Amino acid sequence: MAEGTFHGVFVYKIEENLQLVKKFDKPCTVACGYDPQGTILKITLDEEGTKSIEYLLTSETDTARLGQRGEVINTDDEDICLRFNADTDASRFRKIVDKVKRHRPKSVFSQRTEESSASQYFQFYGYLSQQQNMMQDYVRTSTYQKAILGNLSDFHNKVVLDVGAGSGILSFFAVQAGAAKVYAIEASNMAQYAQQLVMSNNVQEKIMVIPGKIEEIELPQMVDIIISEPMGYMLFNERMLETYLHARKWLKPNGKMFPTHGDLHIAPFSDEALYSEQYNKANFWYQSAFHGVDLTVLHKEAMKEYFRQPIVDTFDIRICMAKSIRYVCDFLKDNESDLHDIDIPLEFHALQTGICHGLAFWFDVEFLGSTQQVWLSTAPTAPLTHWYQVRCLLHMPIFIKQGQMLTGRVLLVANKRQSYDVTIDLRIEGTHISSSNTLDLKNPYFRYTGAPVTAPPGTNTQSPSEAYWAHLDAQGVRNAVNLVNGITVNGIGEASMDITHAIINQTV
Ligand SMILES: C[S@@+](CC[C@H](N)C(=O)[O-])C[C@H]1O[C@@H](n2cnc3c(N)ncnc32)[C@H](O)[C@@H]1O
Repeated sequence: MAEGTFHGVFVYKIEENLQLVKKFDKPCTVACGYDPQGTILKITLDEEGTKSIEYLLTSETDTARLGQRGEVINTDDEDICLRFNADTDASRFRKIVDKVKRHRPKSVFSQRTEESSASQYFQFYGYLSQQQNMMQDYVRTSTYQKAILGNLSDFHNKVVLDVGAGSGILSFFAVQAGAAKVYAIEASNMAQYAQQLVMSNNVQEKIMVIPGKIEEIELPQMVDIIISEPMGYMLFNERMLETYLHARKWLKPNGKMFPTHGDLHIAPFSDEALYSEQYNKANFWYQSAFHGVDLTVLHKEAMKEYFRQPIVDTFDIRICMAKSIRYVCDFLKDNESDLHDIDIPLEFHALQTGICHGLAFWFDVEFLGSTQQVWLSTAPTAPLTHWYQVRCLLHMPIFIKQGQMLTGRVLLVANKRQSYDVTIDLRIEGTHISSSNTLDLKNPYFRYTGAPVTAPPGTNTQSPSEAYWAHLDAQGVRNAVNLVNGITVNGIGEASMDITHAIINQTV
């Protein structure tokens, strides 16, 4: 995957007095390989082969030609000079440098993304453990496989584009479904591992891994179907849906998108425990004598900080005070710019009276195949996924009565940190009561502990104690069928007089 390898290169350090001092006594091999930010220069001592140093060359790196065979590079740590073995090597190397620099005219991706955010983001996805985390979300991975294998005619002998291929798992599913060719595009260094999987699974004739960003790479041909898993928390986090929509420039007319659309669900919820938890955390700063120090001046800021965090965890759907509103993103029709400012009008009819603490969000995506439609759901009523659900709290909760209408809007404004500023705005129709909050989706609070979800307080309509004993009594009656005149009969028809044991078995 290296873009070029050069042998017999002498590496010099440039001293303060501009003198060149050999960094290594012996010649080295310089390998230029793909990096999400440009090119990685790996310098290895020819003879030892093991000792190596790496420098990152980006479009921002300063370089200069020195004579016929020399190239000066201003790395983060030091200035170095490479002296190539031959003129042809030097010019080949300069072409690679030029290519990296030419990326300066910004791609759609780099225009909308801060460099620090992108580098952190692709570093994250470069870890096998992070890819594993997604792969091991069996609801997610199995649903994708089912959607692909359940629609063979959409893949058989077709050309497929896998946007953000990661480990390449979806590309492998496409091959399982009979794809003729799959282009697996991955911007993080995971591309190298995906390539290893392709080779070791002997599908190099079918899957071509292309390292790079979809916004910056070229494909040899148009494709019949695009597959991708671009969903983040609250569907839109990471702004990868824009990358997915951007990829449509490679889709043939009437081509398919898998998934085909995404539905964001929004519902008002009541959860006093969650609200108090956040409120009380901020109250730490309300102390006037913490180890003798008055912290109170920061209390307001602390409160803002905690309430700016969307909460990622799961809950019982009965905390929702009204039927959810659905906002649809059509992956076949919507444009990238549609996702820059997403304005969702709200109109809820309260199904219960109580205190509304904010809005709950989850999403579903649908694979609209020629044979089957398959849904992947992250609803609180569906098996839990690694997306959980997300809740945005109001600073000031509002009291709402059953039958009242709750209106307002959710405004998602994309930012350069690959995320959104989320404003929630709620008002009770016919009153002056309203409340709003703005949250930072990039910095959520992971509240999920693994503890099972409990029913919200106040949902018991009969005595739970009586219900428990009634259930046990009913079970006792069933067990008693095997207990005739104090003799228990086991499954193979042998009688036993061990009554104590039978009774213990009944009550455990
Ligand atoms: C959520 S992961 C999905 C990985 C894999 N498709 C799967 O389903 O397991 C998204 C992947 O897309 C890659 N990615 C994100 N933005 C990209 C872009 N603009 N171009 C290419 N790859 C991108 C990330 O590095 C990451 O590996």
